[in-house]
Amino acid sequence: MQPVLSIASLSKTYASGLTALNDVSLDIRKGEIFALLGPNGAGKTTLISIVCGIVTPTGGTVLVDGVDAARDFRMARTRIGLVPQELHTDSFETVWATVTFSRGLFGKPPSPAHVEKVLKDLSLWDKRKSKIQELSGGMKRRVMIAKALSHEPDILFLDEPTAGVDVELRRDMWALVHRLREGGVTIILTTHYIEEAEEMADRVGVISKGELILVEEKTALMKKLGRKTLTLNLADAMETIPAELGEWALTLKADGNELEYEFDANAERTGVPSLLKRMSDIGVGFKDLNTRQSSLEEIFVNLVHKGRGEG
Ligand SMILES: Nc1ncnc2c1ncn2[C@@H]1O[C@H](COP(=O)(O)OP(=O)(O)OP(=O)(O)O)[C@@H](O)[C@H]1O
Repeated sequence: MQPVLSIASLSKTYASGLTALNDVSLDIRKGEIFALLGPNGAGKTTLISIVCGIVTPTGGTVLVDGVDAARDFRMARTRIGLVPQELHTDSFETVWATVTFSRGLFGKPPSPAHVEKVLKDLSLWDKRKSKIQELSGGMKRRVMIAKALSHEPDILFLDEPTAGVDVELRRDMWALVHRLREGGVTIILTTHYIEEAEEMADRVGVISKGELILVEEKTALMKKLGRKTLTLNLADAMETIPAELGEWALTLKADGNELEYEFDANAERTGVPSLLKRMSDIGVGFKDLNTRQSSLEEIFVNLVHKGRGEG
């Protein structure tokens, strides 16, 4: 199937001489949730801005459903909804007027039915007559999404959708993104929060210093690069790790009641059996044990570190 968005060899060097993007190529599949993960200044916003026609690339092409976005900017832009990082809100307007106006900006004929649907999907229907300034931060954020969806785009960009949002709102936002996808929208989001990518994305791209250093299915990424952590609940708390266990990279947790060991689950020798044997030999008992997959966060930190070279 033709990708809904095809980015090829995209580069951007700003007038300052700073290269924010370097030869980035990426195909986005229809209907997927793609998370673009990267630290501050990695180039995420630059990438989105180019695709949305806000920033002109130095090189490369963007195809929206096979159509060159540079050659046919209007058409490409109509297919895309953008929810920017900052909340720009027209505070004296009502929710209904704001969303209706956004649709008009894209040259779409008025459609109260569509605006109604969007507001209902975003749980804003009851607030349609409220002025934006009367809304809570979370509601304002949803209005931004409603605006971006007002012209019925197929692709929705969410630039850090949950930056500065509390945990509960963040979960609401995740549920909302899933609902939007079920409605057929392809979603590309940028985030610093690994937890967010872990929770939402089908695929993850990692961008560091303007380069896309990795694109993977999330589950494969977590499995492939995933390290595991073994936690042993000790029979007796210990103050320090005995010297006899010095060859394993262990950490003492929970006031000396837990011993943690991180290992490579794919390695031929994980070190787990030998550790357990040594513990038994020296009389360190445990009541329980469990292993868990290392989080995407741990993997990500590792990757960005490698992507930056030896330093
Ligand atoms: N208009 C501009 N002129 C010059 N440099 C810019 C401009 N916009 C961005 N940059 C630089 O380009 C690099 C990438 O910025 P960008 O905003 O794309 O990163 P980001 O990954 O979105 O970061 P953040 O997570 O902080 O939003 C940064 O070093 C930034 O300072």
